[in-house]
Amino acid sequence: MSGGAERNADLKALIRTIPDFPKPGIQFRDITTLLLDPGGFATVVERMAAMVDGPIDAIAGVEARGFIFGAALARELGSGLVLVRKRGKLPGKTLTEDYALEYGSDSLEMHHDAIPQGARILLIDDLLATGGTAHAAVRLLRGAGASVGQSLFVIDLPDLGGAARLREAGVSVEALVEFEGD
Ligand SMILES: O=P(O)(O)OC[C@H]1O[C@H](OP(=O)(O)OP(=O)(O)O)[C@H](O)[C@@H]1O
Ligand SMILES: Nc1ncnc2[nH]cnc12
Repeated sequence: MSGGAERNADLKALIRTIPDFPKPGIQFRDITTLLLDPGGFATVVERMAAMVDGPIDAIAGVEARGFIFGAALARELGSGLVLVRKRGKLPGKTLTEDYALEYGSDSLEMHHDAIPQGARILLIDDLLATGGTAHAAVRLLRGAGASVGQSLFVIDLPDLGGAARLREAGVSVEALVEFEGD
C-alpha cells in the first residue's frame, strides 16, 4: 500500500458539508477534507478501481474536481486520461457541449481528436447532482466517437436525479457515498 495509507476510511465522515455555498439553499459537499486524509483518498481510488466493469481504453475526468480522482484512478489502472474541460481552456480544436448546473450553467469541451473512434471510456467525477455536467460529458465523448458505458462518482445526491438521467442515457452509475435530502 503506497504511503502507508489505510484504505478502509469512512468516506462520508471525511466529506465536509458547508451550507449555503455558493448560493443560499445549497448544501455544498466539500471533498477538500477527504483529500487531506491520505487514507480517505486511497480508499476512494481503491474502491473505484474495484468497481470498474470490463476493459476500458481511457478514463475521462471532468474539470476540476473530476481531474483529481480521474487522474489518480488512471494511474492506478494504468490507463490514459482524457481531459473534459470548461470552455476556453484547451489549446487545440475542440468539441463543445452546453449544460445547466445545480447553481448555474457552463460549457464543456474536449479536444476533437483526443480519442480514437470506438474507444471505451469510463467517466469519472467527484459528485453527481442534477447530472447536467455528466450528461454533457457523455454527449461530448459520444460525439467524439467514444463508447461510454460506465460512470463512477465519489458522491451522489440521489434526490437531484442525476443517476436516473444518466441511466436513461445508457450509462451505468455508481457512487461511493450518497447524501439524501439535498
Ligand atoms: O450533476 P450536476 O448538477 O451537473 O453537478 C455536478 C458537477 O458540479 C460540480 O462541478 P462544478 O461545475 O461546481 O466545478 P468544479 O469541479 O470546477 O468545482 C461537480 O464537481 C460536478 O462536476
Ligand atoms: N451540493 C453540491 N456540493 C458540491 N458540489 C456540487 N456540485 C453540484 N452540486 C454540488
